[in-house]
Amino acid sequence: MDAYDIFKKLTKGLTFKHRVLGIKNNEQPSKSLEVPKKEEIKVKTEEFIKDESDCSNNSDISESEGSDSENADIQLVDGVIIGEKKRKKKKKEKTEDLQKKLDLEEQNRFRNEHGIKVVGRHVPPALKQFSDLMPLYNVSPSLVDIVIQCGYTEPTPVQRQTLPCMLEDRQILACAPTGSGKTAAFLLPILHTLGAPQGGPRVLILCPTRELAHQIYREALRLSASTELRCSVVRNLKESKVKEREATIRKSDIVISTPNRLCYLLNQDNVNITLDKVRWLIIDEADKLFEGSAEQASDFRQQLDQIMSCCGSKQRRVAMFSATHTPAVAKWTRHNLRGLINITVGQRNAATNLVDQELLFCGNENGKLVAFRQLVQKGLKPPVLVFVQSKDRAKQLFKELIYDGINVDVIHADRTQAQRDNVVRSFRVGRIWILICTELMGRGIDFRGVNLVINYDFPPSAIAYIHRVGRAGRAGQRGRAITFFTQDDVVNLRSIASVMKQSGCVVPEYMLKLKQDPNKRKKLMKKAPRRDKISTLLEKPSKRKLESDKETEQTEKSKDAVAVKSSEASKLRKINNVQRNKNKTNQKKNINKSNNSKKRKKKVVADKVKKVKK
Ligand SMILES: Nc1ncnc2c1ncn2[C@@H]1O[C@H](COP(=O)(O)OP(=O)(O)OP(=O)(O)O)[C@@H](O)[C@H]1O
Repeated sequence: MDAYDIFKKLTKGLTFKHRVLGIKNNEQPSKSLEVPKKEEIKVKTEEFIKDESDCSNNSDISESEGSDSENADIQLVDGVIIGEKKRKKKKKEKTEDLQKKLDLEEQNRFRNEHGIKVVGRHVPPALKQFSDLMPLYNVSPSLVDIVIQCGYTEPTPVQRQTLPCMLEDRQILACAPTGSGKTAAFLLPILHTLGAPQGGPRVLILCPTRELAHQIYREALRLSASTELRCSVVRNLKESKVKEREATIRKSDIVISTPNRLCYLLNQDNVNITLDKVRWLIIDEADKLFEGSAEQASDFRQQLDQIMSCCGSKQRRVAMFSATHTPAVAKWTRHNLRGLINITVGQRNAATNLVDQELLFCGNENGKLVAFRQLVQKGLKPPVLVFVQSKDRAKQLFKELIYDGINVDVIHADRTQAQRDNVVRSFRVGRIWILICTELMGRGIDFRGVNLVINYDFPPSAIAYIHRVGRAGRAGQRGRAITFFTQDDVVNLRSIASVMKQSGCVVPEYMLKLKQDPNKRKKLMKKAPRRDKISTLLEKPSKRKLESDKETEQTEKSKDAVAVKSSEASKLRKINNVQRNKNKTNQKKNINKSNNSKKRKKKVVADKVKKVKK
């Protein structure tokens, strides 16, 4: 059988259309197959094979041009066209690709509109509405309702991107301005993921302070109101309470803690807490936990290592959040989190643009107090937060202002837990108008409607500044921040002026050109500068001081008495000595006198004896 016979057999019953065998479009296709001559068929078969291979190699080009692909069509007698299926599939793929590209462009445009930047593979599209969570991620309507009831009408930028990522089980490092709703951004996806309560922690949330842990707890309670999920904070760990805490944690679905407290609890011999069900480990204010000297940071890393090793589940995911970004966190996430997505909202390490920021030169410490009193006289709109660099200075400023009749209170690490809770509560409800605080309150704390932040003491770094001023201007509301500075603060002035400029505030040009001494700045980061005591009052002595003064007075008196006595004694001693010396000289004189008289007597006797002899 030669090629002609094979061709005949293969094409039996087929009708060739268009130009497959050299028939042009405008030519009438033959109704019945006219068998061409042997040589003609050989050449035309080769052409057909060539056409087909061309078609498969350049599918995109042939499809877009149209006519070439049509060359590959072979219509069976009953109307089925061989190759059309493939072409349709390719066309579908092509339109899908095009749609994907358009979608991607649209997503990027949407992200740009909201200042969202993402880095990572296959990043899910940003969320447009909270209600989209139901069809896209099967989030329960009751959870979405709660969100709306909280007054969250539309997602904030960080929520738009974080929610889809976490709902698709992706590990993230999210950096978004202060007060932009990061708490809800991680709570909502975990509440959805947890579903029904099971007991045994499945979500761990770590944050740097106890106050912040309580705040997250309150927000978690609010958002989980429609669920049966249990949430707890690792509280004060008195020895007597350890077992109680253990039991609470075992029953909880969500556990919130500072890393210290959690590790302390995990290291107790008589405590048995298993974290192997943990699905999500959330680290809030991540850069704060990684901050500080090498030892401090490594302390946290060791704790983190311990906690992560206890969370043995293969499905465990990590999500980190902060308003500021540091290389230490970025490095750690790069090395430890697979498939990471970096989400940044707005400019990195910039203060929120909702706060109008000012710098005020006060000359010296006294100048600061004068400036503060002038601000009060002009009229402050409470609530106001005042930051100082240490608890001692917080106490000093409180003492000053309390006599001015201002509705003021103070919070620092020396106050008891109950006092701290009480102060926070009073400030939240408006019983306290001005709250003096230390760096303790600098991060994460959300006091709604803080109108003014006063940096009474200059912040130790630009990062601390960003977080402090971020206590105002939250959840879309505007605020104001005033930063006092003296000659001693010039070291850090440029970096803070730059942050202010970046967020659109006016700063004098010379400040941006100041020379910076990196050694001095490092020193300041480690230790706050020495400042004169905050005081213009003649100190009103306290009862305790009065008592101690009395005591010292008495001891002084007795000392005086002793001193008097001793001086009298010394006088007496002196008199005695003088007397004794006098006596001695008298005695000597007397002795001399008697000796002389004896001598004289002897001479008289000798003279008499001489006379008698004569
Ligand atoms: N979608 C939303 N719409 C309106 N308000 C919101 C929304 N999400 C959160 N909030 C509110 O915004 C405020 C700030 O939220 P949150 O404390 O989570 O900010 P944050 O980004 O964690 O700030 P920080 O960096 O200072 O810790 C809260 O009072 C919260 O109730």
